[in-house]
Amino acid sequence: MYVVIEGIDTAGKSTQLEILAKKYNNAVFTKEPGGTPIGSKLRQMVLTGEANSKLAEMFLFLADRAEHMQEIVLKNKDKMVISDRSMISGIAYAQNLPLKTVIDLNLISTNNVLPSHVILLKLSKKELENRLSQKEHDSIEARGIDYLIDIQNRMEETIKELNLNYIFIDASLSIEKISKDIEDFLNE
Ligand SMILES: Nc1ncnc2c1ncn2[C@@H]1O[C@H](COP(=O)(O)OP(=O)(O)OP(=O)(O)O)[C@@H](O)[C@H]1O
Ligand SMILES: Cc1cn([C@H]2C[C@H](O)[C@@H](COP(=O)(O)O)O2)c(=O)[nH]c1=O
Repeated sequence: MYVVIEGIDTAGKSTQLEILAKKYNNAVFTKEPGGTPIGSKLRQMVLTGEANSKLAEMFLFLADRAEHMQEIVLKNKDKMVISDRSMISGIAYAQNLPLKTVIDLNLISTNNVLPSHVILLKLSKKELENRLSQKEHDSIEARGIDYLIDIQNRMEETIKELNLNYIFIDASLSIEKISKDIEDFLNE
């Protein structure tokens, strides 16, 4: 089982992953970007805004994804792998290229492997504003509310376009209710 938890910045992914880690103690917990040693270096480069070119930034994420797929997802294919973000973020955040082109590039980076379960936590604009106002912003969060809402729409479009097995959850529900909905989805 290859489970991914998706959502724009502050949607509540880490909060739910912490709960999942207590329930599924045999699962492998990982993340993109930064789930491998090379990935940690790539994460640092992208989030501090080292790349001036949007294309260069996207290729750094794709390099991270290729390494992550080979070293974490495929090496643990007999286990439950639960990842904070995935190719869905990769496709949605690479807004400057047509969806179809970015899907093809991402499929190359994952060797055509798709997640078996996708959980998308969806924020309203108001709740996103509220949550972002309470934290310091990295170079991507600094692009603003409208940018992130566009990305969230692109995440939905990507999940549907790829015909994935998914659940969309209102991220402003209580932490407990979200966690119950996730557990029910994983047990279906
Ligand atoms: N269901 C919820 N209701 C209210 N607040 C929440 C909920 N879930 C998470 N939060 C709060 O929202 C903030 C962001 O949560 P979290 O760090 O889990 O998001 P994230 O998706 O992992 O963010 P990022 O992608 O930026 O790392 C935290 O302050 C967290 O306590
Ligand atoms: C995988 C991936 C991520 N991003 C963006 C999304 C976030 O702004 C950061 C990652 O930070 P987090 O603390 O892990 O949420 O990177 C992206 O632009 N493209 C991608 O492929």
